[in-house]
Amino acid sequence: MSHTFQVDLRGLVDLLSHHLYSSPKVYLRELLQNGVDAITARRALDPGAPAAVRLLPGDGGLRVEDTGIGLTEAEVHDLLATIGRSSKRDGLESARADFLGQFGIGLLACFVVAEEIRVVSRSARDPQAPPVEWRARGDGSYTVRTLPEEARTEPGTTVHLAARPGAGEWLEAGRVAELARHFGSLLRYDVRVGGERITERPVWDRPHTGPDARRAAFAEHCAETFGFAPLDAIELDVPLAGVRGVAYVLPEAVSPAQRGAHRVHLKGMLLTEHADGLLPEWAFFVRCVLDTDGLHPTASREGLYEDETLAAVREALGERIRGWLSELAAGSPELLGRFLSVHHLGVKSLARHDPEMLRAMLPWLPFETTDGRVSLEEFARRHPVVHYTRTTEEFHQVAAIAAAQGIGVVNGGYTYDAELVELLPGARPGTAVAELDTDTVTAHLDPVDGGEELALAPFLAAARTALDRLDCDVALRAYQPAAVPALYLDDRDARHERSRAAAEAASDELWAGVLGSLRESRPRARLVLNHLNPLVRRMARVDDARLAGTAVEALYGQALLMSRRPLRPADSALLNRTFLELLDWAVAPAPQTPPTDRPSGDAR
Ligand SMILES: Nc1ncnc2c1ncn2[C@@H]1O[C@H](COP(=O)(O)OP(=O)(O)OP(=O)(O)O)[C@@H](O)[C@H]1O
Repeated sequence: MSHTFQVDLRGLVDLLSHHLYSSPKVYLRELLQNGVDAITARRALDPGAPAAVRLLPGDGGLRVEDTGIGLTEAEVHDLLATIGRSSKRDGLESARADFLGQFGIGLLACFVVAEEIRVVSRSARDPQAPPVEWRARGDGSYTVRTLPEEARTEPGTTVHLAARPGAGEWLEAGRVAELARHFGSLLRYDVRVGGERITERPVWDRPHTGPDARRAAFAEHCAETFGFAPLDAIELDVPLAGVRGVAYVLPEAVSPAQRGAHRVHLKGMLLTEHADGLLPEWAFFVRCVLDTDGLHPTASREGLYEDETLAAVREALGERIRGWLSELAAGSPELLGRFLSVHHLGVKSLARHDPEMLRAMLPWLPFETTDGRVSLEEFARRHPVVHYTRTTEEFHQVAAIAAAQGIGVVNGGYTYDAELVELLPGARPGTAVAELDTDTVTAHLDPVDGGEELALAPFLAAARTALDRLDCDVALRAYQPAAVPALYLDDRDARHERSRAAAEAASDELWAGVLGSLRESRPRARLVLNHLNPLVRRMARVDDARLAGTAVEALYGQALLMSRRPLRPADSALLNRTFLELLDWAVAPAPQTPPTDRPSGDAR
């Protein structure tokens, strides 16, 4: 024997209100939607039929009247009283696409706020059919009866809601007007709360006296909708999915991980304020408001259904925003400059995957370089080879020295920057790009005269002994700026080892010898003492081998600090020890005083 499922309406309403809908306020959206769909259905039969929805709050309840298609008694039983039944799924796909509803559960949302729903309706399809009344209660019971002719003379439907205990606030006049405006301001029919019209033309459809007035109208709309003054407004129009709208460019940077909170209307009805997946991920610098005929809602009607249409719209909107950027690059450098100063990270992430974009944006993208913050194009014009470092530490380690030797360096340590610089030759033919290694820097430093270096041999030997256990070699060169006493170059990995060999081949005999000596051993860090630095020169004349050793260790520590590398525990200990030792030397009594008078507790 077969049975029919029984539905516990109270349980179903609880399920909807707690798990499908985000708030009781959606009841109003469902009512508006039913009114609008009913008018659409009637107008398909009679294009000249009136099109109005009236919301009339009062007496602890709400009345919603529409001039739509109405229902006969049989339809009331079939459609209103059968959960999951919808008239909007019948017929052709194209006709279905005209409606907002489709699931046949919308009316249930009213039970979240109402104890009783009373519907009085008269069919436009069957003018002979009398008005009909349907009364339904939250416990699942309902009654249907026909009414006398004069109970409703015109086609259409009126829905009466009587508030549930505790839910009265949702039906109050102020709240109803606020919700109607929130959900329905862009609906295409005349919707009023009391006598007040709440529907308006979308800002992008309004006529304006000129471009300036249009811009001002968009700025005002953005301030009202999102609460910020946009850098610019990008008009959106994708006929394929009936999308019209506007993307507002944020005046402040946002994290690329932060997804956009876009407002999407479906045939005028607000679907969501947090649409996800509407734009490509890189377009995180805009917030959109748009209305669409062609995108599909999820059953909760609070999000977009991820399908091919959404994918196509996403691509088309991305294309439009990309076009806006190209237009700026071509014609509005001042605005582009302002835009990039805020959103360069976003544009850089976009340009990485998009050579066309890279070419368009290249003259404008700012990078940190040894010439200051300049665009890559400007930098490439000034320097025959665009050198870059892969990390910010490397940049800080060599920037000042490299700049003084005339080597231009881009800091590739920031997000995407190294990758972008590597793409430069593709976007700007003829540009030479090379990763900066420590040997390129050393190869640019002048060697010290052979005789002078020989004279300093004892000092250099003491220095090498002092730093040997730190896996660091010592070299002497003459370089600018003279104020820098020593340069710490980390030569640890194989990449450096390869370029070392090249530098060795190109350098003079003495330096080639130093470099060559490194070849056999594992690559080591190197402290390059600056022979132009007065302190280094004075140190080289110190007779006391121990003091000379401590001084070199201190220089090593200082150069390490300048390179902004993280200090190993051994390095911190060395800094601490050398500081105290030098302090001790500095405050030591004059040489004629006997050593026993020295302060006690010294670290030596
Ligand atoms: N104001 C109205 N005028 C005429 N018919 C209506 C009205 N309200 C509801 N109906 C009929 O009742 C059916 C069920 O309505 P309900 O709101 O539950 O679902 P729906 O609008 O079809 O779909 P959804 O669950 O997606 O909103 C509708 O398909 C429609 O035929």
